[in-house]
Amino acid sequence: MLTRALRHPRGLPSFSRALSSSSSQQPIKLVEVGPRDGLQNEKTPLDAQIKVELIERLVRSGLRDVEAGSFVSPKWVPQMATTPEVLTSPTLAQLRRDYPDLSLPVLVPNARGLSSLTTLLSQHPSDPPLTNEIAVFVAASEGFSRANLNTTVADSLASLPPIFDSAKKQGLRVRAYVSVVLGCPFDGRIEPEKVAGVAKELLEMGAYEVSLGDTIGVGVPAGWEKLLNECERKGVPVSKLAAHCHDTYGTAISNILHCVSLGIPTVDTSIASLGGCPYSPGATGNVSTEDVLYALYHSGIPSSFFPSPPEAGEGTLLGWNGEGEDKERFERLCAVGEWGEREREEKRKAKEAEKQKAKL
Ligand SMILES: CC(C)(COP(=O)([O-])OP(=O)([O-])OC[C@H]1O[C@@H](n2cnc3c(N)ncnc32)[C@H](O)[C@@H]1OP(=O)([O-])[O-])[C@@H](O)C(=O)NCCC(=O)NCCSC(=O)C[C@@](C)(O)CC(=O)[O-]
Repeated sequence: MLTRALRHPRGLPSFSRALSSSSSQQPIKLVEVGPRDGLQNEKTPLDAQIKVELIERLVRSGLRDVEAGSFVSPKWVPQMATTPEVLTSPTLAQLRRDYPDLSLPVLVPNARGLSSLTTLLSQHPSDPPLTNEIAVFVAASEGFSRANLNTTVADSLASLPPIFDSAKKQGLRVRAYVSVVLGCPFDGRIEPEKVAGVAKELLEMGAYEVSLGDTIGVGVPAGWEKLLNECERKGVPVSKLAAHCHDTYGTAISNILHCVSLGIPTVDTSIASLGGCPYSPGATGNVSTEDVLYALYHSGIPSSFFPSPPEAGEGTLLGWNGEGEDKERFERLCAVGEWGEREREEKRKAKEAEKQKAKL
């Protein structure tokens, strides 16, 4: 696989480059999707206050790109119905003031979603604004498009230009997702040409980045490489792509390291591996933020969380080699995941107790 990467005729960056020169490499940007992609899948929707606390803990632990929610139909995804409450909370206002480089993107599936966000922004004018970024999402397969957005891929793409225009006028950056890029629970194998074509359209509409979602976690490094090669061939630069990996078969970390070696500058992760997809039967959690950071750090690859990792193989995150500041930061982040797990468990138990009481 490595030799194929090195030999690639279009000249994708080599595996050895990413792993050998941490000082010359741009830090990999991490996009934390736990509070959105993670919590949209909770059986018991969490209160806005817990989501706000999760976001606060993530940001204060050092993450700067944290998806805060979705303006989707509450009939389809009730777990995201509190997004306006989350965005307008005083805690998030304080975070935006404390961290001017903070980005809190929200998902917008259609014009109705953007219009709800626009209304919220006008009702709560602030500097910095409630959010500076939206994310739109399209599928690479008809089956998933129907299940997730109740429309075809073509119609879903055709609905987006006015959303891009309106977002631009409001000063909102637009990120785009393409789902099921390596396999669909309904349609099976997905041709890389199809994914590359959808990604190209999204970039041409004005997306600053396209996140490729292995929604059901079936990808392996060779599949990702084929997909990225096809993107380059179609004029979609790898430098404009992000990797969004689920970990159904335990291949997410190797996929991410390989994508990074091939020049992908952004990786989506989810604290404590929260997540899945409500319209993707069989999908397990997203790749965990903690695991990705561990792997990047110990491979000597700089990230937005650890801009100056040690040489590959020389890490100290687990403390066998000293008590560095990096270790403390990593432990603080892991503690956020543990806290989140406890909160969710307590919430589940409380709901269960309520149900039992109602039965008596
Ligand atoms: C797009 C729709 C709404 C179409 O759903 P629809 O049923 O075709 O839409 P509709 O226009 O017929 O409206 C249905 C109802 O929803 C309302 N509605 C309609 N739009 C909105 C809105 N924006 N906000 C609030 N309400 C809305 C609308 O007003 C109506 O309410 P009613 O009149 O029946 O009372 C629906 O399919 C939907 O919400 N889908 C979102 C599903 C979703 O959020 N999936 C998870 C996110 S994607 C993901 O996780 C993958 C990703 C990004 O992480 C990457 C990866 O791993 O692949």
